[in-house]
Amino acid sequence: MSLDIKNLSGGYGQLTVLKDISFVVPDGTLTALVGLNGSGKSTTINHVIGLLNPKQGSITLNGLSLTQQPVDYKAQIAYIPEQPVVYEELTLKEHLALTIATYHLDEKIAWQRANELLKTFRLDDKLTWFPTHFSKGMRQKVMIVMAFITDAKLFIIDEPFLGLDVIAVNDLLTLIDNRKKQGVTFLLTTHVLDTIDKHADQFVYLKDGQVAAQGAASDFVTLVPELAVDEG
Ligand SMILES: Nc1ncnc2c1ncn2[C@@H]1O[C@H](COP(=O)(O)OP(=O)(O)OP(=O)(O)O)[C@@H](O)[C@H]1O
Repeated sequence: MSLDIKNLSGGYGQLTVLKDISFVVPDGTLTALVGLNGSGKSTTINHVIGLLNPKQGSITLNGLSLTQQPVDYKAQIAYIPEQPVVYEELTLKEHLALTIATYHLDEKIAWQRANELLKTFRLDDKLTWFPTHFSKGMRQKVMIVMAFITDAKLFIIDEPFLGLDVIAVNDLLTLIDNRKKQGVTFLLTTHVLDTIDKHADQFVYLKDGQVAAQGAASDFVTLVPELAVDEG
């Protein structure tokens, strides 16, 4: 599904953070949203998931308008936030059951998928655990498992690699690459430039709430030399 952001201006209350941003995330591709701290990446994502209302402009997913068809639009999206959002009173198993119910997933298929994902992220013996017993990385993994048991057509992932160990980062990148091959679309924010090089199809570079550059991932270093510092 292709995500189309047109002339979006928005922010928080009276504060306008995003100024007239436009970009398209084409069907079955991965777009990396990059920019320095405070450039507006999370604010863009907050708009795309419908947490903030645009002051101007439109957001559509394969023609479905976020403002006019919010339920149908949101049903296509899985979102992995930068800060894991978990319910302290629910076990891991109950978190997964909640996702299965919310997305109206086929129980058998979803639990099969969940069991594979739980094994991958070494959470399969923790189904009865409550989030208070989880480390930050484990909470992040719970968010990943919840997202990847859905059949969402668009995945929005905010800073996916923060707090994950190297094995989990690799496992997540493999999951992303596999879903992308099945035609799933990804928008993710990242400070890890290696991800753009190896996994993105295109990039959008935000600067002070505006799109300063966008293009093919292979042109990133040429188009955004100021960010393309050697990561060593
Ligand atoms: N809840 C909020 N209320 C008011 N202003 C906010 C809020 N969240 C972010 N901002 C402001 O919006 C601007 C963009 O912030 P945003 O979080 O979108 O940046 P970012 O590119 O995601 O940064 P980072 O790389 O640090 O995560 C900043 O000036 C920030 O102070």
